[in-house]
Amino acid sequence: MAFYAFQGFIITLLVLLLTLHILVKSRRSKSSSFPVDWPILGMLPSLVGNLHNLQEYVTDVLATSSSSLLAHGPLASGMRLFVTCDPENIRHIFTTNHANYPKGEDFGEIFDIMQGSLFTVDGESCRRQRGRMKSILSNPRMISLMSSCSLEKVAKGLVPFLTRMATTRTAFDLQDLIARFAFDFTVMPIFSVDPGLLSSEMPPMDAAEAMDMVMAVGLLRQVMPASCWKLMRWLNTGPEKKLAAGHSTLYRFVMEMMEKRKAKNLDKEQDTVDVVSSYIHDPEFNDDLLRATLILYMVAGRDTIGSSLPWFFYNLAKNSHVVSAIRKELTPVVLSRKHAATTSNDTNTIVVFEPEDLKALVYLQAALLESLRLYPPGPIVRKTVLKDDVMPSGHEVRSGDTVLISPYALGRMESVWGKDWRDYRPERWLSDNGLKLRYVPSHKFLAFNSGPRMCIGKDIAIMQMKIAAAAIVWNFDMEVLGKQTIEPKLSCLLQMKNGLMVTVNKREEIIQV
Ligand code: HEM
Repeated sequence: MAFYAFQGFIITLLVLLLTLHILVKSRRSKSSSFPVDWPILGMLPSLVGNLHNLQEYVTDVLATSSSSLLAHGPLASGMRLFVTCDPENIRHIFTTNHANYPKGEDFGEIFDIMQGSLFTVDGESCRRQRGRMKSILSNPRMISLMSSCSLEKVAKGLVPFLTRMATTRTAFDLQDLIARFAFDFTVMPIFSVDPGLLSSEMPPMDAAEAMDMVMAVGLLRQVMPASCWKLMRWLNTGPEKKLAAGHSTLYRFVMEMMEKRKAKNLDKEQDTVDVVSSYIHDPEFNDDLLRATLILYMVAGRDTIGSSLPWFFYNLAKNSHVVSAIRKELTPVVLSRKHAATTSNDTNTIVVFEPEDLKALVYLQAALLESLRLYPPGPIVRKTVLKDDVMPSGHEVRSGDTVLISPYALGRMESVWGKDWRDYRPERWLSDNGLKLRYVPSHKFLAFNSGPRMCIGKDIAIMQMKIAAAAIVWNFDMEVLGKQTIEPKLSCLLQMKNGLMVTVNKREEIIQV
C-alpha cells in the first residue's frame, strides 16, 4: 500500500515538473500549436502550453473538431475528458439526461469554500436548497431590496465617482470600479450591511480579491489531475498557498459582516428581509453550511455581474452605433420624467433610472445579452458522467469521465450564430420589427446555464445590470484607452487579465427640447 502511495507521489511529482517546464517554455514562445492529445502525457502538455490563451484555444479546437472531442489526461491519472459546445449535446447533458451528468463529488472538493451549499451539491440536497433559494429570490420584497441596493450604489457611488473622473480628466480601471460596485450591491441585501468598497476612500478589496482567487485556483483544480493540486495543497505551495490565505480572508469577512449585522439587532424586527434572516433560525444550516451558503450568494451575484459589465462597456466602446441606439431607447423615459416634473426643466442633470423605467427596454436588454454571448462570466462548465452513455454527436462517454462544456466557445460557433458571429450585434436578439426579444433556447445560449440547474437570479441580474448600464450610458461618454491588451484572465470567471483603462466625459446638452 505504502509502495503504491509512494509511486503515485513520484508520478504526480514528475507530471508536475514536466508541466511546469512546458509552461515556462510556452510562455516564452507564446506558441499555441500543440497537438491536443500526446502519447503518455495526454492533453496535459497542450492544455498547459495554451493556458495563457485557454478560452480561445478551446474555441479553436472545438471549431475544428465539429464542436466535440474526447481527450485524455496523463497515463497514470486515468483522466478522460469529453469537451463540447454542440447545442444538441448540451441539451442532452443539461436537460434530457441531466440526472446522468451531476457536478460530482469532486466539485465540492474543488470549490471547498462552498462545500455543501447549492453550488456544489446534486440530488436531493440540491432539490431542497434550490427550492429554498427560488422562494427567497422570487419574494417581491427581496427583488425590490436587491434593485434598490443597486440603484443606491449607482446614485451614491458610481455616478459621483464617474463625475469626479470626468471633471479631473483622470483615466481609471473600469473593471476595478465595477468590481467594487458589484461587491457592495451584492453584499448589502445578504447582510443588511454596506461593505463600502465603492466609497470615496476606495479601501483595499481583500475579500473581493479572495473571491477572485477562489475562481482562479478553481479553474486550475478542474483541469489538473486531482493528485497534482492536492499535493500542492499538502505542501502549501504555489496557487494552493494563496488560496488558503484567500479562504481565511473570506471567513473573516463573513464573520465581520455577521457581527455588524448583529449589532443592528435586525433579528428582533419582524419585517427584516435580508438573505441571512431566511436561514439563521433554520437548524439544518449549521455554522459551516450557513457560511458556505452566504459565500455562494456573494459569488452568484458579484462574480457574474462584476465580470459581465466591463465586457459590455468594452463592446460599447467599439460600437458607438449601439450606444446611440441605447440612448434613443432611453430618451422617451427621460422626456416623460421631465414632463412629469413641475420644478425643473434642466435637461443636463444626472439621470438615474428606476427599475420600472427599464423593464420594457428591449434594445438595452439585447445589448447586454449579446455581450454575454461573446463573454459569458462562466466560460467553462464541468460535469461528471454517472453511467456510460452516447452523446447525440455519437461520442461515447464512460462512467467517471469528466465533461467540460464551453459556453465561451458556444457563443462563437459559426454553426450556431452564423458567419457574423464575431460581430457585436444586439439586433440578433430582436424580432424583425425590433420591438420584442427573440426566443433563444438556453442550449444555444448557456450564459445562465440550462435545464434544471438554470440560474435562479437571471431576471434580477438583468435588472441590476440595466440599472447600472442605463445610468452610465445616458450620462457619460466613455473611451477605452489605446495600447491595452484586453484578454481573459486564467480563471473560472471571465475577468479581464489586465483590467480596462478608460476615460469618461459628462454628456452636455443631452436632449434638445
Ligand atoms: C450576469 C449575471 C448572471 C449570470 C450570467 C449567471 C449565471 C449562472 C450560471 C451559469 C449558473 C450555473 C452555475 C453552476 O451550476 O455551476 C448560475 C446559477 C445560479 N445563479 Fe446565476 N448568474 C447571474 C446572476 C445571478 C444573480 C444576481 C443571482 C442572485 C441574485 C444568481 C443566482 C444564482 C443561483 C442561486 C444559482 C445556483 C443554481 C443551482 O446551482 O441550481 N445569479 N447562474
